[in-house]
Amino acid sequence: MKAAVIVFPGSNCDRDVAVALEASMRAKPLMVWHRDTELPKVDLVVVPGGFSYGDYLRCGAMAAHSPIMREVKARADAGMRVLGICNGFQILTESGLLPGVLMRNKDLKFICKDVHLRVENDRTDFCRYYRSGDVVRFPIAHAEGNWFVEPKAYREMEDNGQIAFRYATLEGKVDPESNPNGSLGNVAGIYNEKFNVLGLMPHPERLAEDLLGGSDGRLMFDSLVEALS
Ligand SMILES: NC(=O)CC[C@H](N)C(=O)O
Repeated sequence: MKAAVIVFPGSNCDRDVAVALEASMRAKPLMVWHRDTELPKVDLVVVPGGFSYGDYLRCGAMAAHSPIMREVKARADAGMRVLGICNGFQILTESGLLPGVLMRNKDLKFICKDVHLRVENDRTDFCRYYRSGDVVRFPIAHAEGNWFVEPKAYREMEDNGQIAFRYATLEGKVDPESNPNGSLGNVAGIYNEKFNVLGLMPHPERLAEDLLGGSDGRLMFDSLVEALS
């Protein structure tokens, strides 16, 4: 598998995700600057977390107009896999690659903590090493993770299996107390209709090896390597 990580001014998880990818791929991903207009031939693009353009206007709104995003969109439309983590998820919704919007957290505070997520669909290239219903622990660190989409679109997404992860208890119960940011249906991550684009607020790369305190995130990168090699 060949992978690229897009770097925007203000990205701060680009290196972390590159380390996690390298551990699974046994090769370094390419680091691609946001001003580049050509994307090398890769199987996966990661749009990493951080504070692109200082979160001015809205998180991800300015990065969505970076030159490289035109290429990312064109290649995603042709089936390339795209993974957007946190600010990356925000950039993908702002780019129209994923449905819905990410608004300010319900309590208007930046939240940084570990959360439990229930895996909702394991039949994808991103999650084949998880099982639907598994509960995993990933960290979150965001101010705008409150995902929303119109009710009709939400019902269609649920029917299609486009919900990837929901905030849940350790036992896998999806209840309001487990929801850190007010997102519709406790949604923490979603797929596009073709399942080649995943965006999620939690950070798999931050718990991707035991030295970091947990390795639940590693299976996402291993899944991708298995699917795309
Ligand atoms: N860790 C991140 O990527 C943070 C995303 C964005 N800056 C927010 O606060 O919501």
